[in-house]
Amino acid sequence: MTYTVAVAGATGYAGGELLRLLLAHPDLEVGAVTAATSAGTRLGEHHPHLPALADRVVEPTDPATLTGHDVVALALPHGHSAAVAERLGADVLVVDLAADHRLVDPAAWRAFYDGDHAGSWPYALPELPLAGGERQRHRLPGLDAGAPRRLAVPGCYPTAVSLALAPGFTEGLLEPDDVVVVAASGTSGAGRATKAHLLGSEVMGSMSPYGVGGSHRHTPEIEQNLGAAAGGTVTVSFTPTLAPMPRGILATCTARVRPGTTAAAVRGAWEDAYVAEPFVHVLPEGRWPRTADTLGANTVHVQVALDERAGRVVAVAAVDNLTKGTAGAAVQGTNLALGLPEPLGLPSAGLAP
Ligand SMILES: NC(=O)C1=CN([C@@H]2O[C@H](COP(=O)(O)OP(=O)(O)OC[C@H]3O[C@@H](n4cnc5c(N)ncnc54)[C@H](OP(=O)(O)O)[C@@H]3O)[C@@H](O)[C@H]2O)C=CC1
Ligand SMILES: CC(=O)N[C@@H](CCC(=O)OP(=O)(O)O)C(=O)O
Repeated sequence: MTYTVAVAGATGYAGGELLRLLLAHPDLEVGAVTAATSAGTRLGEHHPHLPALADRVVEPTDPATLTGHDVVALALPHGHSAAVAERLGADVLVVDLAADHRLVDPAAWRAFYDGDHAGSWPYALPELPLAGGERQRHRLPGLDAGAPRRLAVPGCYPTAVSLALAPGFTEGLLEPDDVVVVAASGTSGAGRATKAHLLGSEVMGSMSPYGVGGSHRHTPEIEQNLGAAAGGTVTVSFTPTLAPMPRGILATCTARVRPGTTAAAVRGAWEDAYVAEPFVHVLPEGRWPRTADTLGANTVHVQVALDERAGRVVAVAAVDNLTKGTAGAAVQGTNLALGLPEPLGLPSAGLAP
């Protein structure tokens, strides 16, 4: 059976990556493609790398255009998803690539975002290990009658950081109050709209931090995920940095270990957590993740070491912010919600060098 997917925000980076993945998927096909100011233009103007869709006309993002599809993917700026979703039937699978429905705690939303909290939807990070031995995939909707037909796609940094550190929390190896993360992102993470700090002359050949001092909006999402892994509260100091590359995230995450934690216990925890996961690869000992190895792939590359002198675990994860960090996760969650094999149609080979 083939399912049709409407893509709202189709002219943006996340929408474009989703369209690329849909073109390669055997059971999903591209339906309406919509945007705002770009309505009436052809998709080829925005995504020349997708010639199969070049003549598609971009439509306005309204209920009339979006209804009649099995799946509606919302790759819109934050704050728009709820209003669109509430005008779609409860039977339509709505997949939100924006942040609007990721946070469970309204107070956390209010502390980091503008506008009202739109409520939380099932969180599409299937591989996330949880306290008690479950995985997040067990909490995602399937085809059961009455299951919610709504999915929240994780943020790109939270995908990398949460998968990098979660095994240490489910296994009780890490202290919950001493976690420090510094992550570098390619510029496509900021979207396509022109922003002064993203001008080529300011980004090329330079790296810079932003959202410093615990102010980045992915902090509560990371803490929510690691808290679910730990079965309690986890506090994270998170600093993002902007790297002179178009895509990719490298997250370097350190956490203080509990007394008595050995290097063998650390290695075993991480390997056991992901040995059966098709998209999360714990690299062989001594090899460290590189963003290039994950580009265009729905993969996360992870490595971990115990810094015995400092008493800290160092876990590093690489992802493509647009693939596993956004559009790939949307497809993976859609597969689960439609009862398709979870990895169906998703690339696991990167583009290096
Ligand atoms: N870039 C990334 O790495 C990631 C992005 N995301 C999320 O995905 C969403 C899209 O991000 P991204 O693709 O980077 O952003 P872009 O700025 O590249 O694209 C935004 C898209 O939304 C459309 N749009 C803007 N305003 C409206 C509106 N009011 N109604 C309908 N459509 C509108 C734009 O259309 P138009 O051409 O007409 O302006 C464009 O298609 C965001 O919520 C972002 O947080 C999530 C994880 C990672
Ligand atoms: C480099 C860069 O600017 N990255 C974005 C995060 C990527 C993203 O879009 O995440 P959301 O889905 O949560 O918005 C940022 O730091 O805001």
